[in-house]
Amino acid sequence: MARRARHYADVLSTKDPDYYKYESLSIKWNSPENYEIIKKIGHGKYSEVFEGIDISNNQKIVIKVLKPVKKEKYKREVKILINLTGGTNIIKLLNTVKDPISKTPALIFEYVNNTHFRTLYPILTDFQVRYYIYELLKALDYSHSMGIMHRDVKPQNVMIDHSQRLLRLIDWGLAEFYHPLNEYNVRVASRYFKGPELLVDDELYYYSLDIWSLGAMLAGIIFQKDPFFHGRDNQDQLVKIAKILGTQELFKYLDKYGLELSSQLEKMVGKHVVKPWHRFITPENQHLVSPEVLDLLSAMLKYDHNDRILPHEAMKHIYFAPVVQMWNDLEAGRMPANPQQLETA
Ligand SMILES: Brc1nc2nc[nH]c2c(Br)c1Br
Repeated sequence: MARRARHYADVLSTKDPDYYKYESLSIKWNSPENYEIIKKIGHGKYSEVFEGIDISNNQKIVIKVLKPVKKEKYKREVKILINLTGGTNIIKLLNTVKDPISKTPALIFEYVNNTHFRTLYPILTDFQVRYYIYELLKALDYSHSMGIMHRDVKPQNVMIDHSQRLLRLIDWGLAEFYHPLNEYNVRVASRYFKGPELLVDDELYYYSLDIWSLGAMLAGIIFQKDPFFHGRDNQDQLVKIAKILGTQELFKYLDKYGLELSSQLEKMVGKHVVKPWHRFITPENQHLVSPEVLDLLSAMLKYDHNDRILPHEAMKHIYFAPVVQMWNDLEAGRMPANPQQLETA
């Protein structure tokens, strides 16, 4: 059964081929002389990340030093960052530099004074969770509307400056252009945020993978369970999902697309009934849980990626009504109704 995105499926056909033919991108590497490293703030498989300063304007910046890999690897990331520049809540690429001696390439980004999610998430109010998830949906809707899927949505890739109520989606290193009916590598995303399509080797996935990852993130935040789906490995990751979403629904999804599990994985998955979301409410997290958020969560965490709610549909969900109300009030020059919204504005 031909399966293509329900939405934004044909974006790339409306673009000039240069937009997605990243192999032919020739990156102009500038001199790094304006940038000084202050301290290391992160590292990934393919990069080391530093807080730095642009001495030409005394601005803080972030320097992502790329480990020596095939240059094809980062041409895609740079092309995607350039294509998405100016997009709502998308991290801004400021410069691409190369050290003349070491020839080491580095990407220069706008700086975000990020509060680590393990520190921030436990202190967020119900309204603030709605506010930040809404901001993240803006970034996903923008990137999907530009024919790009992120493929690594997780708390570590969501920078939040809580004092400014500012959110940026970072690390587009696994992002890809969506070409209808393309088969994609299932070895993407980080284990706890991998959608079922990746875990059952369904290569015909697309944008809605990002909505699964966002749903897994949201579940972790509102139930204060980090991570929510805590698999020991990729096979166990599917087991953890099946224990909550049920195995009958899993096999309905597999049968619909003629997908099969290895007999080993089928045995590991076993048989499980659907677990209702309210089972995860505790005295500690009940202030973040509401019928609306459980309804939204069910719409995001569907096995069948064709059934998942779309970013712009999610933004219209009643869960975000207080956030939309705040923006409308601010735009109309009115003071937001309640103090919660005020302190976020
Ligand atoms: Br881009 C970028 N990557 C990071 N990795 C760790 N902290 C980071 C920040 Br802040 C930014 Br901005």
